Amino acid sequence: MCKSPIHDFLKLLPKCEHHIHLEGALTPPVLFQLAQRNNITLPQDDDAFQSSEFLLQRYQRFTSLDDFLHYYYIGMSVLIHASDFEALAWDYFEHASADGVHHAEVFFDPQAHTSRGVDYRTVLEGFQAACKRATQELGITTELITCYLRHLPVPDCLETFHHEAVQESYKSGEIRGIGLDSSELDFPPHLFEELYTKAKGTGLRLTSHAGEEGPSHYISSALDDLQVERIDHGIKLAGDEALMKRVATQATMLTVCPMSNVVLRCVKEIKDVPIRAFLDAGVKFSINSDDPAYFGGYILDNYCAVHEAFDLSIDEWTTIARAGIEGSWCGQTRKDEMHDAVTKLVVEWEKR
Ligand SMILES: Nc1ncnc2[nH]cnc12
Ligand SMILES: [Zn+2]
Repeated sequence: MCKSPIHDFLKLLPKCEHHIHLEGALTPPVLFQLAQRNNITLPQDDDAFQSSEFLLQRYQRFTSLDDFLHYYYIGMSVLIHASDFEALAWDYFEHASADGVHHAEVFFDPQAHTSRGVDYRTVLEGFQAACKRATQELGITTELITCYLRHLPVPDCLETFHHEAVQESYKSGEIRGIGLDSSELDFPPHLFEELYTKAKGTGLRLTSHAGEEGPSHYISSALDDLQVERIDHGIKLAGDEALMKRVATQATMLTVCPMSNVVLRCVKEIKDVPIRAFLDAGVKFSINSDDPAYFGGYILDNYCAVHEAFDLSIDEWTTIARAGIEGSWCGQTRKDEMHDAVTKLVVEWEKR
């Protein structure tokens, strides 16, 4: 937890979270509980699955994105019933609410469930129930984003996209947009051009993971070939001055995940996440948790880690919060409400 006096301000600051994989909110205790309840056998040949404590310790030794993904896909194999998906998402929303999240745009991976024989509708029903409760009981507005798994063949992604229930959820507006996640280096964005063209034609909003482990030209490929309006992670942008200028000029928002970047060894420490470079270049970004149960922190932990590393001013934090509001895929009325809440907090903070 953050020790700085600004902690109270950061907690109260109205936040938008744009980069959280709901499957990444599965904590080891819940994982073991659901494995038992749903009769799922976890790997016997990996000592990490002996207990919650062992698993948590293993999470602290991830060596790369792929090393993490191995555990992430095994973990989600315990999710079977709509009630499992609902409980998982609700656990996340409770943390988000405690951390001052006002609006959350949450990812999930349909192919990771349908490939195990779990119906898309079951997954959606559970997540939607939690979203509805989050709005009614916590005042958090939400949007759902289906992510496609880039390590799977493109035809598999297209088949999922065209699946009747998936199409229904796109056309009804139950799903706001699509993303692209999973193993990055061997699967450049341009491979998914057809998928993104079709998604755009369906009226979906578009984002993609790019420049997490992959080089900066994956970011330009996501912008040019996939026509995305946001980039998830995007930290490799900092090594490319010209592209950084372009991203700043066209106001593409990056959804940065500092603790994730350290745990997955994309950077050595939080200080190496290019927060200062982005602020100086006028690049818009939000700060997010990515997979909080795996990376040791929810959104406020990420805000605090950034503050400790960069000692940002109230003005800079306000700029970050407002960029997150503007980069959200909610309506203008909701954006105005959140901007007003930021203004009110800053006025009260200055009077204290
Ligand atoms: N950080 C990440 N990068 C790519 N795919 C993911 N799926 C879940 N977390 C991810
Ligand atoms: Zn991610």
